[in-house]
Amino acid sequence: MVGITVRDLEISFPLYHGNARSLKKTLRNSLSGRFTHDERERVVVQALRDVSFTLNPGDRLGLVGGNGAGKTTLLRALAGIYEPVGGSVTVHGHIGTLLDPSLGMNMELTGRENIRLRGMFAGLSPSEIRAVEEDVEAFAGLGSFLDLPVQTYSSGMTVRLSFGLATAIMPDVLLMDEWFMAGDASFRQRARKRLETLVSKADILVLSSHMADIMADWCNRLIWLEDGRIRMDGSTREVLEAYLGHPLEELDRKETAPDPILPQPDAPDSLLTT
Ligand SMILES: Nc1ncnc2c1ncn2[C@@H]1O[C@H](COP(=O)(O)OP(=O)(O)OP(=O)(O)O)[C@@H](O)[C@H]1O
Repeated sequence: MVGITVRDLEISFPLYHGNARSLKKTLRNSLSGRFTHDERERVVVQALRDVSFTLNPGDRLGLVGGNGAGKTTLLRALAGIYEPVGGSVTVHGHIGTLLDPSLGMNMELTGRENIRLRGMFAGLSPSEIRAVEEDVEAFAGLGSFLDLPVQTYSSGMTVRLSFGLATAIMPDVLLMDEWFMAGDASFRQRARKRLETLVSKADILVLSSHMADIMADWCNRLIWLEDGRIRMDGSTREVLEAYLGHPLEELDRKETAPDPILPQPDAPDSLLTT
């Protein structure tokens, strides 16, 4: 059965710095206690520590927290990109990621070749691969660029291809970073429609976002990360209200709600930055 189990997860990064002695001194005074050193005397930052949770089919988990809280690191650990230093991550099911546009993309191959390759990796039949190819071609709208190497694409073109591809093959577990909802206005509209279908069909969603109304719309559970630890784990409303420090009434008034994609001028700072 599809599911995710994370137990006592710890992820650390060694910091390489020209003046390690003064860095250590500064970091020793750090209040967050996230900096320590390893057996080779290197300063390491604990991006995640003591993180445990379980996800079952139907769970739509949102990750909230200020800059550097550990959201992206957790998504990457779930995707298998980062190896735990301690604890474990167990994922059952086919994972789809919307984390980094060039992730899993061979820049020397053409867009079309990348689509076919991804289809083969996903174990699709030739006719299914053809269907994915047509779908992505229509969605990405890259014209003749689809037959040129990806390294010749602009960053926006890479996002279109990568987004189209990642959303064409239905995953059991969808891992998504919010910036995938960025882009120009017409792309955003089409992307959001496509995402909504994918989100509704995936068994499990894990989404990192600073946008409160996206969380309220799409998630049924939130984890609030602070300094690499879970500060709160609960229902979307409960956690969001604690995180924002005010009730969610304004999010209930959908018809007057501002465009969720764009940062709003009166939102708290922590919701505006990524
Ligand atoms: N490759 C890396 N090397 C060293 N430190 C890293 C690396 N990646 C992340 N970190 C550190 O790990 C911590 C968690 O970072 P992470 O990117 O997961 O935070 P985040 O919650 O996604 O932040 P943001 O909202 O700003 O994107 C931070 O202190 C960051 O500096």
